[in-house]
This record gives sequence, structure tokens and C-alpha cells, in this order.
Amino acid sequence: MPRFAQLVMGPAGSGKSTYCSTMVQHLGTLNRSAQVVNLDPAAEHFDYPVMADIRELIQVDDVMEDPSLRFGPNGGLVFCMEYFANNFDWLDESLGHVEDDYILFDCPGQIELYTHLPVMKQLVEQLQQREFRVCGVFLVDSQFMVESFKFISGVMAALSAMVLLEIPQINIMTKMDLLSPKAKKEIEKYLDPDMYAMMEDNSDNIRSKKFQSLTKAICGLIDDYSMVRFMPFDRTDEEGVNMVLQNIDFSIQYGEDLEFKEPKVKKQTNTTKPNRKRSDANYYAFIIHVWFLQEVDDDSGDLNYDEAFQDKVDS
Ligand SMILES: Nc1nc2c(ncn2[C@@H]2O[C@H](COP(=O)(O)OP(=O)(O)OP(=O)(O)O)[C@@H](O)[C@H]2O)c(=O)[nH]1
Ligand SMILES: [Mg+2]
Repeated sequence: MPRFAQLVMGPAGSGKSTYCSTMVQHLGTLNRSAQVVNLDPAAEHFDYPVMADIRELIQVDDVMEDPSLRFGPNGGLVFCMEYFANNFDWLDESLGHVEDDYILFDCPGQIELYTHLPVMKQLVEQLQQREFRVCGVFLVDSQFMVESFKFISGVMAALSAMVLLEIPQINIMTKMDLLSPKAKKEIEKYLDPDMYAMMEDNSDNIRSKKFQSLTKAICGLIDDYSMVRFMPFDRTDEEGVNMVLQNIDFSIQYGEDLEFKEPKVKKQTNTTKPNRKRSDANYYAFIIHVWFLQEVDDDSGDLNYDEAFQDKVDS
């Protein structure tokens, strides 16, 4: 029997702990049991009940106070995570083995963990060895995403995690409830972004020709492979929270032994993309599923996602 995990990641303050608390409450209202593991050794506040807390294993303050280590807060946190990676037995003891586990891991906000350090990858491998199907949930604060260049940085951070971890990943824009109606309208274009158009809008702001071509190449790569999209997350909107959950469940095939339920699709008001099917959340989750679980053989190199998606929907 597989077990299921959400690895909740994202920059500092992006809303990871709040997401875990909202999601676990939402799962409760659906009569689904889910647990949260705190993996942030520097955590001070969270309001969900924890199944396990990394601070029982190691705390940043202890590392910083240790005269033989003398780390600051950032180095201390990296040290703690490396210590954790070498002591996965602690996680085994804490998790036990209940069939049909559904666990959310509230991760630290140090961006290095998702760009080049191996510890998160090691965690994923350890979980997979223990029969977990893991979905990465990458959170970015919508407050910082209302301008194109900030948005490109956010996309690159999400992309780094996707490439590093090699698991299905759902990217989420948090704190949507804080946006004004005008900003909400504005941000819609970032949920399913047309990177080429974004680049064109801003190319006048870049003076250096070399930098302009580099930015163009990055935007082109992201757009050509439809690599990164975002789902909005407003903790006060239950329907929206449910839609995020359904997409995550779909990407790890939670409940495949149960009756198959397709994620609900909220009506899109974004009209910038002519191909409606490509901006469909189901389609997005489906591509992730195909890529990572390799359900469709793409050796031929000319796999048609549109056709494969239609087949799946028809069946
Ligand atoms: N209004 C609103 N505030 C939010 C939301 N999510 C998080 N916040 C606030 O943003 C702040 C940071 O949220 P956290 O959930 O602690 O963020 P985090 O990513 O866990 O932070 P670190 O663990 O320090 O990296 C807190 O004050 C939260 O109350 C949201 O969806 N809406
Ligand atoms: Mg936190």
C-alpha cells in the first residue's frame, strides 16, 4: 500500500506553516486523516498539531551556541538539515508505519536547500524507499509576484526545486487574500504566464544587450516546455484550497484504488492564451503525472500531450 507525502517548500515567510495548517484542517473537514511533520529546526510558531518535530532531534540555537561550531543562523540551519540527513532513523521512529499515511512536511525557508544542497533530494529518496509517493508543493508569496522580473525570479526558484528533486511539483501563489481586486486581476496573467509576452513588455528596461538575450533565452525555455505554472492559494477560499488539494492528489494518484475523481476546474478568466486546454489545471497535473510516473511511454520523442490527455479524460 503506498503512502503519500506533500513536501511543503518555498522561500522564508512564503506561508508554508500556514499552508500546512490550512490544508490539514481542510483534510479534516473531508474526513481524511493527515499529519504534519515540522522539519524546520528554527521554527517558532505554527498552529497545527505535529506528528514529529525536528527540534526534538536538533535545534538551531544549540548549534549556534556550540563553541566548537560557531555557526550563524543560516549556517546553523544548513548544519541541522545535514545532521537530519545523516539521522533518518529518527524520522522512521517518528513516522512508524500506518497504511495509507498522508503526511505534510513543513520544510525550512532557506532557499539553498532547494537550489544546490543535496539534503532535500536525500529526504525524497528516503521517503520513496519507504513507499511514499511525494509531491513537492512550492510556495511563493503573491505580494512579491506582481512585477515581471520578480516573477521570473520566483519561477527560477520553483524550477530549481523541480529540477533538483525530480518529483511532481505543484507551484502555489500564497496570500491571495491580501491582494486588492485590481492586483488580483493583474496577477492572473502570472498564473499561466506567457513568458515571451512578458519579456517583450519589459525588454526596454534592460539596457545590456547580453543580459537581454540571456533573459530572453530563460523566458523562452520556460515557455517552450510549459514548465512552471502557479495555482492561486487563498486560505479563506475553501473551494480554491480544495482545488489545490485535488491537483496534488492527482499528481501522486492518491486514492487510485478508490473511485477516480477528476480535479474540479475553476472557470478561468484569463483570456491571454488562445489554447484553453493548455491553461487547464487538469492538463497541468496530467503532464506532471506523465513526466514523473512515466505512465505514457515517450521514447518516440513525439508524445502528443493533448491527445494523451484527451484519452485519459475519455477513459
Ligand atoms: N493574510 C494571509 N497571511 C498569511 C497567509 N499565509 C501566511 N500568512 C502570514 O505570513 C506570515 C508568515 O507565514 P508562515 O506560514 O509562518 O510562513 P513560513 O513560510 O512558514 O515562514 P518560515 O517558516 O519562517 O520560512 C505569518 O504572519 C502568516 O500569518 C495567507 O494566506 N494569508
Ligand atoms: Mg514555517
